[in-house]
Amino acid sequence: MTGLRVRHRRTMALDGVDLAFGPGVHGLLGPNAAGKTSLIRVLATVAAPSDGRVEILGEDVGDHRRRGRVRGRLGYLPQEFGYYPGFTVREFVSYVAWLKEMPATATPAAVERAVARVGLTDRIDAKIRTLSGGMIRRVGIAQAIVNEPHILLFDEPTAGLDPEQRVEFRALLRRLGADATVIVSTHLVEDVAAACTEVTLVDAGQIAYRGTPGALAALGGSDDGSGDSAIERGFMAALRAHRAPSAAREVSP
Ligand SMILES: Nc1ncnc2c1ncn2[C@@H]1O[C@H](COP(=O)(O)OP(=O)(O)OP(=O)(O)O)[C@@H](O)[C@H]1O
Repeated sequence: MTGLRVRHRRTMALDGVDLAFGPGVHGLLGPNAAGKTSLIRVLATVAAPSDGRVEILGEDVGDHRRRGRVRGRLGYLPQEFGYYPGFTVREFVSYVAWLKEMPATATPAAVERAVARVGLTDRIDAKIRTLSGGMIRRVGIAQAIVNEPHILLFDEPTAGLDPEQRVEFRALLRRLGADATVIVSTHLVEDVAAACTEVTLVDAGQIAYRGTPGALAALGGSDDGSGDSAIERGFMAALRAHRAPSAAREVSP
């Protein structure tokens, strides 16, 4: 994307962002209101930018026909994902497969595979309303991956997952990132440290930092009390540097 701007009424949520993502797992980190969701919604083609150009899988998504082609190769888990509580897991994930225009013959096996990957096979015929919050989140992940997408967008995917499920989800992210471009927005710096190949730090609608989790952690230096782990301290240091422009040049990768 080049020159991306997203404006919500008077708020400039993203202000002239240039970014490119390749295969791997990319963590989008940033404080509240930084612009992470606005960025993911543009990439998911559910929101149009106010300005700039976005190309996904070689298609300019400003053109609606090209946007349609991209959607079948994309998986998206929004922060608040809509589902039908009366559907079973199998029915709901099959419905999403149908929306993505997957071939009907391939759908049943793809649904079972996606549900197995999130560890819900034993609840596949349960109605979604009978599941816990963490399980519903995993249904959201299953619907995002059912079409084996080339681009996967997860907005706060680990919210509501218990620690064991988070560990499993990070392992799934690493497996998915071997073939696809996976972009994960999160507040949880540990998720980034454990699962991501690259971190993009967003602050006040701009890119404050890009680098590997290791390089971000190295920015933190010694324990100065600004975070509980090296990567948290690196996150704080990168934010401080971005907010104090003269210092930024010293720590940019
Ligand atoms: N529909 C909207 N109408 C008005 N302002 C909006 C709208 N959506 C987002 N904003 C504003 O745009 C800015 C960026 O919001 P965005 O949701 O992209 O941030 P975020 O980094 O995802 O935040 P969080 O971590 O809190 O989810 C915020 O100031 C927010 O208040």
